[in-house]
Amino acid sequence: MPERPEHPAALLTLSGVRKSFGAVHALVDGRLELRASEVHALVGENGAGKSTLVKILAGVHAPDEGVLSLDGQPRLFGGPADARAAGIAVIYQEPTLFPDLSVAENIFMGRQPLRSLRRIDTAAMRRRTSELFARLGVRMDPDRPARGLSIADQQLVEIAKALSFDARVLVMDEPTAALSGVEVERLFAVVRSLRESGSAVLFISHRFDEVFALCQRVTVMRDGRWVSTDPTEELTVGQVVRRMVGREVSQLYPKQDTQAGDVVLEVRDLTRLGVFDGVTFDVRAGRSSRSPAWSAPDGVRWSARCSAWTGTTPVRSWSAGSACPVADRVPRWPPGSRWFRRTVGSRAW
Ligand SMILES: Nc1ncnc2c1ncn2[C@@H]1O[C@H](COP(=O)(O)OP(=O)(O)OP(=O)(O)O)[C@@H](O)[C@H]1O
Repeated sequence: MPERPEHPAALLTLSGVRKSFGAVHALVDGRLELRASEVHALVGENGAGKSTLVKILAGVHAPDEGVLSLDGQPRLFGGPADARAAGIAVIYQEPTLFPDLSVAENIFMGRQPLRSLRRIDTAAMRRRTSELFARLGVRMDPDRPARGLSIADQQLVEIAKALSFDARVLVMDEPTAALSGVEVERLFAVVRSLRESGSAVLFISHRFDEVFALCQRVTVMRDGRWVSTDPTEELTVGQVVRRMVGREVSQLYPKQDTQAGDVVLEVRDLTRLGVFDGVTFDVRAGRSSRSPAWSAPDGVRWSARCSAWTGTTPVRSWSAGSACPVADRVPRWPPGSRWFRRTVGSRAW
């Protein structure tokens, strides 16, 4: 059996990619190199440009500048159908299947195998679906309706669909965000089998334990720019975080903030029965570029909706909560945003 080359040729490359939305420069220097048989992590803070890069791979956005190559050949996608035909599939965090169609019908939607008189060959569709699941090492009834499938199962249907059109590049955009521990393990097994079969998987995650457990290389992005690409085994979590944020983490969360202004919002022991309990925090004037310090007592459940504003226009919002730590979620502020609002939400996580 021939040995696998140490550095297989790139399956897909992006170089010098720029993409702006009006005055917002989402990608300034997007770069990526995906090799066959690798799981490649793409990490960066919120707003680093990861989703924009994914949308360029998926044919949703055309780059303003730069080149996307497949097998060394430059490609221009006119839309998602072109990217899919070229073998690039994107698996989103929460897939959107047709709930009233079966699993098999969802996979072959618009491409159903036909028999005589152009009638749909349901037996062939069912058989091919079972074969796809067998390749993934997954058990699922092709005839069951998509309605009621867990998010994890819906993702598996999407992955089977990607295989059905011979996708060689699978992009997974925070696929584990809504999965349980057992479901994450099952997804990892599927991803590893995709890698074994020669696919390239781009894995976007904020969870470093997953990145280090699953991925062979890591690309870091910051402020729309490529920062680095390295084998995971040559990196530590601290190095990745420093590259993502562009400074020492201790500078991000200083023990004493001498620049903070007066307290403009003070919340003490805010409680909504059955929803959250004992939420305490201050917001100080002049803290427009960083998350304010939080002090929720241990064990307290809380949730918050946060927004960044430019003038009177909300430009970005996100949720945080005790089940989803602020440090994990707070994005970099968009350029030009000067003010923020934070409200304690009324819904439990
Ligand atoms: N369609 C759009 N119109 C205007 N601005 C956009 C658009 N899409 C993205 N942006 C902006 O481009 C920048 C990069 O966003 P992008 O979503 O690519 O980052 P990201 O790294 O994927 O962040 P997240 O993890 O929060 O999704 C952000 O400032 C974002 O607000």
